[in-house]
Amino acid sequence: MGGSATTHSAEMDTVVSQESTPSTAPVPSATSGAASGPEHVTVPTHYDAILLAGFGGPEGQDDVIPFLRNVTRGKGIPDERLEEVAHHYRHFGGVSPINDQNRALKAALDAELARRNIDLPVYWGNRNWDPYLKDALVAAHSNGHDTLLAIATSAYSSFSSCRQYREDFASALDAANLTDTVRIDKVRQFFDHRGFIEPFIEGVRAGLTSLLTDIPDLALESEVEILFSTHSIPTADAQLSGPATREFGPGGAYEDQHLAVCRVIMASIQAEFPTAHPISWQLVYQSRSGPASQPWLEPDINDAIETLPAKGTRAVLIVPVGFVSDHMEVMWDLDTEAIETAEKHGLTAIRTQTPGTHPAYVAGLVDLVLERVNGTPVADRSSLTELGPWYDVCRPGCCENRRLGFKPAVAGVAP
Ligand SMILES: CC1=C(CCC(=O)O)c2cc3nc(cc4[nH]c(cc5[nH]c(cc1n2)c(C)c5CCC(=O)O)c(CCC(=O)O)c4C)C(CCC(=O)O)=C3C
Ligand SMILES: [Fe+2]
Repeated sequence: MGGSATTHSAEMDTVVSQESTPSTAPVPSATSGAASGPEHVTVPTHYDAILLAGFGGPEGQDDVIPFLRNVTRGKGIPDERLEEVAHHYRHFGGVSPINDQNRALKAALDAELARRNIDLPVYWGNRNWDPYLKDALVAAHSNGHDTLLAIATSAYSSFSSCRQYREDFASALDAANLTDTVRIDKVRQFFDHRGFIEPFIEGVRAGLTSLLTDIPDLALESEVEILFSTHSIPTADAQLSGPATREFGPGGAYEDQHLAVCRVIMASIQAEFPTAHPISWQLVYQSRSGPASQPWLEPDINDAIETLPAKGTRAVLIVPVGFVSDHMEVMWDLDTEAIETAEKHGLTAIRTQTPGTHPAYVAGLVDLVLERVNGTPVADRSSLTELGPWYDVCRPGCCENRRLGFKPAVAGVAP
């Protein structure tokens, strides 16, 4: 794999000092780059607890519509789309697996923190369903935990995957009347952290091995297509993803980060599966929801699959590179719809694993916490692409959304 070598701090026995610098103190020696504040915080910071921030999902048929209203309030999603998505949830008894996945992630984090002697409780709260962020903040505060480091279950930069969490932190603080009492910082976007990428490499390795076992005469270099799939977002959001001060391609930081991760995965896989010509892969999008008139990132995974038989593809490996766990978007849009599209076109299709509670991912999230607790120098942070390590403190204009307008957000530099 390319990128900078870093020490595996998962192996280090780090004890969090409760006497380290108060987080409200000025940050003197952080790396700068903007007059408006540090990009990376490289001085130790004291935290009382971790805030695990999830998306949230319904846990019964009665929850489905209120949940969808929470998610889409003010966002102009057409009613037909809501009915369609309600049907996905109804098909699974009105239950999204996402809350159980976050319960499992919290348990795994608790165990990994204990194993490494890190005395930080984890409070779990969701943006869109019970337990809500506000409940987690009230619980933390009532236990005397007022300085929180948030981990959002989202790896890349965009309004939906970064800024919306930061805005929802601000509004949850406001709703709990804790704006002036509780401070929330947030770990950086971790798309290129080793702990996030390793489970995908492992999944692609296992997927290719399984395809080669099932179809013994399969030619890897000409008959397999690897489809890296992520959530589509409006192109207008994509263009505003990442900081306003940095240049990205037409799909903004969001698309560039995904492409960089795909390249890291493919470099590692090609080294293990030598072929005369590179194995074919592309980044595709799923789960589009806005009105047809609004442009969203393309191609849609199903459209991409339809073009494959014409170029001789026999097998498809679907890699859910945009997602951290097997939630509804993975279960429905990939495991149900995309696999069906592939089979309809005579293709063999496999979907590879998400990070979930993979030990490398869980250890990686704890590494991200320690970066902030210890103020780890930038050169020692895991970053497998040239784009990172991403900012600790979101830059001005980061992941704005001009459709939805300006809302206050924490864990970034104003505006
Ligand atoms: C980038 C991104 C991620 C990945 C980052 C992250 O993980 O945070 C993500 C995750 C998720 N999205 C989820 C569910 C939904 N997303 C919706 C709507 C939207 N998503 C968007 C983007 C993203 N979404 C966007 C631009 C919209 C349009 C409305 C808006 O601008 O907000 C809608 C409304 C109906 C629909 O239109 O589909 C639902 C129900 C669930 C829970 C699944 C479960 O229950 O298991 C998860 C993890
Ligand atoms: Fe979504």
